[in-house]
Amino acid sequence: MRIIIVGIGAVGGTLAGSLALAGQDVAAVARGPMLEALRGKGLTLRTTAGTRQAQMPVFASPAEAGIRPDDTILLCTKTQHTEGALDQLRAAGVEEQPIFCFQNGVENERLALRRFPNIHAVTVMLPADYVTAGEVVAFGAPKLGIFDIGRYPGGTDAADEALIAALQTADFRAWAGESVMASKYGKLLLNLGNIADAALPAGELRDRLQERLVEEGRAVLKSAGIEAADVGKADPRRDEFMKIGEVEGVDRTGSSSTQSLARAAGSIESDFLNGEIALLGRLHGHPAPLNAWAAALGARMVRDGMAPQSVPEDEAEAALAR
Ligand SMILES: NC(=O)C1=CN([C@@H]2O[C@H](COP(=O)(O)OP(=O)(O)OC[C@H]3O[C@@H](n4cnc5c(N)ncnc54)[C@H](OP(=O)(O)O)[C@@H]3O)[C@@H](O)[C@H]2O)C=CC1
Ligand SMILES: CC(C)(CO)C(=O)C(=O)O
Repeated sequence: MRIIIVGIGAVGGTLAGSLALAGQDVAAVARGPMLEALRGKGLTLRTTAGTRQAQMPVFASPAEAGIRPDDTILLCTKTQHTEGALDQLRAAGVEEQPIFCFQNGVENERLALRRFPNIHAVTVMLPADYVTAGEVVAFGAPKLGIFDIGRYPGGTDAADEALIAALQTADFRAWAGESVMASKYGKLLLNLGNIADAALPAGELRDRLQERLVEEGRAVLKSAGIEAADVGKADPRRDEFMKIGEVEGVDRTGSSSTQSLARAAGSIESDFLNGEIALLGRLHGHPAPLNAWAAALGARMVRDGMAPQSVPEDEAEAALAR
């Protein structure tokens, strides 16, 4: 099995680096400054245990990698880039090969299943930063990441087991589950707070905004009849396998949405996180004004080139008071 990782950023970079260092057959598909840096000196993986340098074949597209029947594909882009990546996979000749969505939100699997038959969902608990080209910083310890994995929309199969075995040769722990989407909806609830982290400095207001976004999200999922498993701090697997640690000389940038602003990446995932709740609310007659505001705020922060944590407090207070 060759593992092709599409999108080498915080999550894709941590997976590619650790799997390559464990001796797995890995190919990386990257773009922009990350592609140039990887071609120059490989990938620097910084963790709580120290810094390691990983080498792997690096490609500018799946077509350049040359798709093979034994390929397993890990999709590690932000959701707003998923369609572009899927189109590239189709153009490269992917058909029946398993595609695993190592992504937040719940839209990626639907986008992928429109184009390909063999789609797998992954709940990603992997706190990592990508700010500097050629380098990723992973804060999880003792494992860098833990994952729930299953076939989409449900069930498990041999491809799940094969990938789990490969992940467990590296710095990861993963479990196959019959209803992985319940776990992904639980993770979606946690990610509703990404925008609070992106918009406001740490403090009482940020915590209150985060809590209210999650509370509204939970009520909308209930109205829509959608089950969400608790994958937050109460999940005992977190304590045992993956707590957030310190990486020497690095201050954590924040959530993946904060990183998009810090890197001036030009887009943000909020429409697929808070926007998912706004969408479900509208579909099921359960208004979600705070998440709708949050999705629009993410888009505005990108459009106006706003720095992380620069939203005026009175604007957040006004949204909370509505
Ligand atoms: N960071 C984290 O701690 C966590 C992130 N997640 C989730 O994981 C997913 C990935 O997030 P994250 O790793 O943070 O994202 P990043 O932005 O760090 O990395 C994604 C990388 O994919 C690149 N990319 C996009 N489209 C393509 C393409 N067609 N071909 C090649 N490369 C491409 C991006 O390039 P460019 O920069 O040019 O856009 C970027 O370098 C998201 O759904 C996120 O919500 C889940 C848990 C934790
Ligand atoms: C849970 C969290 C915040 C971990 O970094 C995450 O999933 C993200 O950054 O998108």
